[in-house]
Amino acid sequence: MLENSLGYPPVLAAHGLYRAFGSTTALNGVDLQITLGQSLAIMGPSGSGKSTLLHALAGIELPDAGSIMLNLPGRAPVDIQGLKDKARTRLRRESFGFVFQSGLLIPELTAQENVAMALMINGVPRGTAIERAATALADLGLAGMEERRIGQLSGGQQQRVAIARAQVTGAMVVFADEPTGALDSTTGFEVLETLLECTVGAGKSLVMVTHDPNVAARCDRVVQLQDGKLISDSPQPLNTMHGGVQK
Ligand SMILES: Nc1ncnc2c1ncn2[C@@H]1O[C@H](COP(=O)(O)OP(=O)(O)OP(=O)(O)O)[C@@H](O)[C@H]1O
Repeated sequence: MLENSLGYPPVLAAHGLYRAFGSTTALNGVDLQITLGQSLAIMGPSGSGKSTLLHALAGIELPDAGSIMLNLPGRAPVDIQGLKDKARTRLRRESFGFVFQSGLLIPELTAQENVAMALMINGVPRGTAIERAATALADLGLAGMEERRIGQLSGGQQQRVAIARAQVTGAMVVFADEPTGALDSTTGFEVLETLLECTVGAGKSLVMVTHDPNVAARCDRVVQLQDGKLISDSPQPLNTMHGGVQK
């Protein structure tokens, strides 16, 4: 396993990912390594395989071929591809957070219950989970909105709830798919800053699919996909410290 300059193996290391849907090749031999504490933007034209790659890295949908190793500090390396469904689901709940464009919050539940749910499915008792959820929401500027249902929140507030849910479990890798795609540019920028602060700002990794070059420009590194292949991989040196590049 390759190591970074600090001697740590990459938190995620994907090798030779291949995924086809019928005659469509969505991933065609992707190798990608992600460092802990790094923000990575995945870009590329529509249909180039971005979501398929994100889902494979997160263990949501397995590739047809290739391997994905997860190396969390203090834990034994895990071959995600080799896990049975139940173990993979558990790994996702415990080790990964998700902030998607829409849809992952449960509309029937309040903001607080949505965040607490992430803890409760990991075995945290309800009372403690609700308390921790309230703190996480307050940290993201949502104090006083705990009892609102999702539909009673603005798009930006909903994304903050999603960020609170992704970070409350302490997951070290957060996956985001167009997290600001449904927001106006000002709200989107604020949500992006919050997301970066809660992830790379806390030593976690952020892996984000985006079409927006301004969003990608805020990440430490940008990879481009085309026809299921990685065609470029650009570290953004000015951005290696969180908060490096301005809008
Ligand atoms: N479940 C599926 N069944 C059939 N084809 C699929 C499925 N999922 C993805 N594809 C196809 O695989 C290719 C890659 O899809 P993917 O969603 O990964 O692209 P993308 O780069 O995320 O696109 P977009 O930017 O439009 O969201 C596309 O041609 C898509 O139609």
